[in-house]
Amino acid sequence: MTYKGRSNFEHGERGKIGVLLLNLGTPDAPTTPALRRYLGEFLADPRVVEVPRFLWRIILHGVILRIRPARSAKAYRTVWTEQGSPLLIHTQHQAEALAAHFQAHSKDDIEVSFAMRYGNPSVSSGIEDLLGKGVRKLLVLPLYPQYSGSTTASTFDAVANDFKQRRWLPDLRFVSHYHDHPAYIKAVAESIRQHQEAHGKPDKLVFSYHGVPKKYLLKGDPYHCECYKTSRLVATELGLGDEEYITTFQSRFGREEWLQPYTDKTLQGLPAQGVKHIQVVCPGFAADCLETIEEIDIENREYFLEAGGETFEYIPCLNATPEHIQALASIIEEQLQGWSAQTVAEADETKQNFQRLNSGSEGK
Ligand SMILES: C=CC1=C(C)c2cc3[nH]c(cc4nc(cc5[nH]c(cc1n2)c(C)c5CCC(=O)O)C(CCC(=O)O)=C4C)c(C)c3C=C
Ligand SMILES: [Fe+2]
Ligand SMILES: [Fe+2]
Repeated sequence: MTYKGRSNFEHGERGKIGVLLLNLGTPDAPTTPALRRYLGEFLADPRVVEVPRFLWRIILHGVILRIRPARSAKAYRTVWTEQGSPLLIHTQHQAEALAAHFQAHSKDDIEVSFAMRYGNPSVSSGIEDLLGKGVRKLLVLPLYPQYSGSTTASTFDAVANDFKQRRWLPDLRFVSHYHDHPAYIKAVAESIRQHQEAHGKPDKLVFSYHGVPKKYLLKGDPYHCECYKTSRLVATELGLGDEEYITTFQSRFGREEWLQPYTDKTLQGLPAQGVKHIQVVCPGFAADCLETIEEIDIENREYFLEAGGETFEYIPCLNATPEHIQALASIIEEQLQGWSAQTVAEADETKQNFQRLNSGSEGK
């Protein structure tokens, strides 16, 4: 076994701090072959689909990867932009904005990079990028405010798998969630407030989160609880009463029961209860993507209006807005406490030790 080292390592360089933003991933193109590759990697992850491997491989390759890629590619084409997938572009902008934020606050020892759990840029390329810039202390921030084994833990697996192949591991900190962090709650509340200043207040505010199978909750996954807590804290920040908002779960996959209430069924039922004007916000998504732009703003809009709803408004994700960048920077700075980049003296000592080896003075 040969472990990966840094070919461009210079003895004497100052070890830096790195922040790696990670999101779920997205296909390379909105085409059937690209979707087959992406879904093949994503849905083979045992953190995502907890079905006995042998059985799941047969279903995945025999059925799902023959049907779903074409259907998903069609959906992706409705959201694709000239620059590419919205999720990828927003994540890239978030990383750039955070890097600029740290520069502007004289924290130029902090390097920021981003990567995707599935697809490109890969987790390994993100780690490689940071280590190549001299990062010796690494903070990994999965962009999932609410912890779930299917997302957050899977991200950790990918980092750990990369580390298994490396010779020199950096110090590591991993953010497992920030669903109740005051900075994040304020940023979500502020985005809703700004929307309502322009469009008025709805009959009901709908907090829609990506679902997971109900059995994950029953086996101990805290995701469900963390979603409800986020909704409650944002509602409190906005001064909403219990009747003024609701929490729902979207994006079901497969036939088993997922977390309820389902977003689509709820939206179809609201007009009959006299709720004609809704605003939908998706605080579980750090960036707009297929699941928000297509599933919520297109599909679920239709469900609501067809069921007799009159006004449907989608409140965009926080994306790379200054409020979000400020919130992420606060979360990151809190996590980085006690860490500093190497001093020049520390770096010099490494250099001298290396020179000692090369000059052959050792042992004389
Ligand atoms: C925000 C948190 C997410 C959780 C929790 C999550 C769980 C989860 N997802 C699937 C299956 C699919 N998800 C898909 C897309 C997708 N999912 C998330 C986030 C969470 N998923 C995002 C941000 C996206 C969008 C990516 C993009 O490119 O825009 C898809 C692919 C699209 C499709 O074919 O419908 C699938 C499939 C499962 C099974 C699951 C929990 C077990
Ligand atoms: Fe998903
Ligand atoms: Fe979806």
